Amino acid sequence: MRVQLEGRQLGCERDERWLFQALEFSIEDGDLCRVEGPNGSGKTSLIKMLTGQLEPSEGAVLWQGKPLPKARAAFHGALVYSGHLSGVKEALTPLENLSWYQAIGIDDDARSVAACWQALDAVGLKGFEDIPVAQLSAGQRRRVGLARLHLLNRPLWILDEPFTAIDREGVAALEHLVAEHCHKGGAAIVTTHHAFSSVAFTRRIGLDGHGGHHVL
Ligand SMILES: Nc1ncnc2c1ncn2[C@@H]1O[C@H](COP(=O)(O)OP(=O)(O)OP(=O)(O)O)[C@@H](O)[C@H]1O
Repeated sequence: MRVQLEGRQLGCERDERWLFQALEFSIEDGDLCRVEGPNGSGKTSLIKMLTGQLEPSEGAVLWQGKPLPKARAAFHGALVYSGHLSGVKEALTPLENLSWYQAIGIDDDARSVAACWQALDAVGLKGFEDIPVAQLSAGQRRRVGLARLHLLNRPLWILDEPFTAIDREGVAALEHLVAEHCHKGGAAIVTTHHAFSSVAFTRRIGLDGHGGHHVL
């Protein structure tokens, strides 16, 4: 499936204040896009619009040329979204969480316990698979959510502050994973205050927090 996500004249108004207006961009196969800007500038609000959780105040988000509300099923079948909250069920163990991700990802091929184990291993959680997530550390919880990147075969990754609570080795591994994904033809949109050490972004969306923006 090809990635083709566009923002057309996107605007976001919060509390009678425009965070951004007339934002235009397009994300395609191979793109690695960074959304940047100071605290409160609207990065998460933009991500929520791009993932269909927040209606644009103005303009539209298009998936493969169709407005998001009309393309919702196809879009969600192409997406791994990792938000501020980890998307992890605290009462379940890591292994159960991964089985649950597989169960709700109805279009994915790789539905096996072996795939879950591989994903757990890839995020360094082997040995913790049977411990309820509520008893894991903040970084380990985050890693359970990030295991979806290994488990689900989706072309578009939208990651809101994915490095929060992740240790140095984990950050390097995640940077590498995201770069590889894009190199192989996937696409990723990442909000982060963290500077990728070794990765070139192909797109940048900068929000200034005063209604202005730049797109590179
Ligand atoms: N549900 C909401 N209702 C009303 N205003 C909101 C809501 N969520 C966020 N805002 C406001 O929108 C502005 C932008 O918030 P947002 O979370 O998009 O910023 P951000 O750039 O992601 O910030 P940070 O870097 O701190 O995560 C903030 O001033 C915030 O108060």
